[in-house]
Amino acid sequence: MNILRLIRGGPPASRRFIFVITGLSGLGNAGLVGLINQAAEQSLLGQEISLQLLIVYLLTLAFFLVSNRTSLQHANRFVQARLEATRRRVVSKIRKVDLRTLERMGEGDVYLTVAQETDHLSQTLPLIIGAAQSAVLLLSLLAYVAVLSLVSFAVVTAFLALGIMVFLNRQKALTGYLTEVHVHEAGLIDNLSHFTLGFQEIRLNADKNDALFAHFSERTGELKEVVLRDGARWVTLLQFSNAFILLLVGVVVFVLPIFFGGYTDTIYKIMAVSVFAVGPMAAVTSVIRLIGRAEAGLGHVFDLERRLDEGLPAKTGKSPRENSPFRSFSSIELTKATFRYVDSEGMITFTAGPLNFSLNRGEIVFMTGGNGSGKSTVLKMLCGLYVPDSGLLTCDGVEIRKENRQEFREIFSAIFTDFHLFDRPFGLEHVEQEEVERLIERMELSDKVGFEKGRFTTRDLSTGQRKRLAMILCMLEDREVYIFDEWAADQDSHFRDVFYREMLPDFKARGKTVLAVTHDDRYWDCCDRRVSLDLGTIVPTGAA
Ligand SMILES: Nc1ncnc2c1ncn2[C@@H]1O[C@H](COP(=O)(O)OP(=O)(O)OP(=O)(O)O)[C@@H](O)[C@H]1O
Repeated sequence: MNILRLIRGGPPASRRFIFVITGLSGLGNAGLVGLINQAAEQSLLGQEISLQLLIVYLLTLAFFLVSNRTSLQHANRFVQARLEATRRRVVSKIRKVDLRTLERMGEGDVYLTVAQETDHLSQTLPLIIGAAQSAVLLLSLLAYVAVLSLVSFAVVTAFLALGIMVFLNRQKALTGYLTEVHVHEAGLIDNLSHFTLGFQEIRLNADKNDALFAHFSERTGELKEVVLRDGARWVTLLQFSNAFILLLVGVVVFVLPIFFGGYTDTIYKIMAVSVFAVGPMAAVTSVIRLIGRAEAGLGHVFDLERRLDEGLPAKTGKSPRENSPFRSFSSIELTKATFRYVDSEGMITFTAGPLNFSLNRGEIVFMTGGNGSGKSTVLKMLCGLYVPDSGLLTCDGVEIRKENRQEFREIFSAIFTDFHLFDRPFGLEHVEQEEVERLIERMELSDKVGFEKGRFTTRDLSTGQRKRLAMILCMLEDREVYIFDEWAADQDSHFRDVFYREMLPDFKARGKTVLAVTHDDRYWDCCDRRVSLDLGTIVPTGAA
């Protein structure tokens, strides 16, 4: 069970404490029932109820309330800590996973699982804990029945075991149906993102807007149907559970007397127990659906984690940048390297390579080629973001493998076409204010952006300006190799000139290596070497 798997990971001392205190609270509850039975017996026999019994009853009640409260509070704290640790662990895996593994996972699935499922679990698990406590109370009542009469205990236990078996069997199947709901929900989130990310496009085109809405309506309708189907199955199970409670009371009232010849007060005591048990039993059955939902939710979290584990790199030292032996590299080489994109049906949709390419320290290399010729793919292969399917990536003759890949990546700073602009220079917390201000001025952004309290004052900029801000971050990182994927394409003619005629020579003077994808043939004289790609392979070019 996934819930048990979650709990097993916690500190054993906390688990033991919760186990003991919950058991004590159950005993307290059984003690209360025993005392009530004793008082009822004294009344029936016409005796006066002793003050001593009342005091013991009140003390037991106080004990029960305190232990019950402590148990619930600790269990809740324990579960929330386990969830927080799980969330942290999964996100930590996401940040380290191989790029292709993450690209293959749908964004909707990742968000739904990490954000929504764990949030849902943090709300439902406390309710389940309450029900688990009720289950412990029921166990203690069962123990009390055993003290009263072993035959009754055997009959009730056999009946309970039968009910639990049927219930668990059905519940397992229903948890599977919830996976179907999750898949539909993830699809809906992906669909929903088109409304926000593609807002400009749909506001310019009413037909597109309507068609997207129609598609969304279809998906949300499908989700409703799946949820309804699933809900109907849960109603059946809930009904079974409620009927089961009444059947159990029926067994106590109608079946147990068969085992007791003549009058005995034991049967009345057991009936009193069954009346006390109805509340906790209802508490347990009322969370049936939540248990199923939590099981399925945790199942998705653990499944996402398993898929992430498959794309996780080998562990690296504490600071791969500090420890990187590649910072003093002389050349990086791809030898007969290939990389294939494979779709969800296993079909190869594009192959880059086999190609041979080398990048030498201090060089400025331009990469050209038509759209879809594989330039970005080759860049990602060269900096270790994509792992070649065949052939080699080497740095000064050292093969880049799982063990050293992160240390190798640390020599690169890149601005890809689909770059993400962070709102602060993460990883550069100790950067000098003056240095950032100098770069903002150099990038001619002083009238738009400031740098205050360790973050840029705005990211609401034009595309070209956002790229300049990304360039500032790149320069602050001060790494050995810069990769620019059509960086200049969104710059005005003045700043394009600044990039090619001032910044690139400046990088070269500082010993940096630059690999830039460009279509600006006016500036081809600004590089040391030019390579051209076509259909994923390198084709001969003229001089730089
Ligand atoms: N994440 C991806 N998943 C699957 N296929 C991809 C992915 N990225 C690119 N491709 C495929 O790989 C091919 C090469 O894409 P790539 O982005 O490397 O080309 P490019 O030369 O950089 O193009 P452009 O000049 O348009 O940016 C494309 O035809 C595309 O179909």
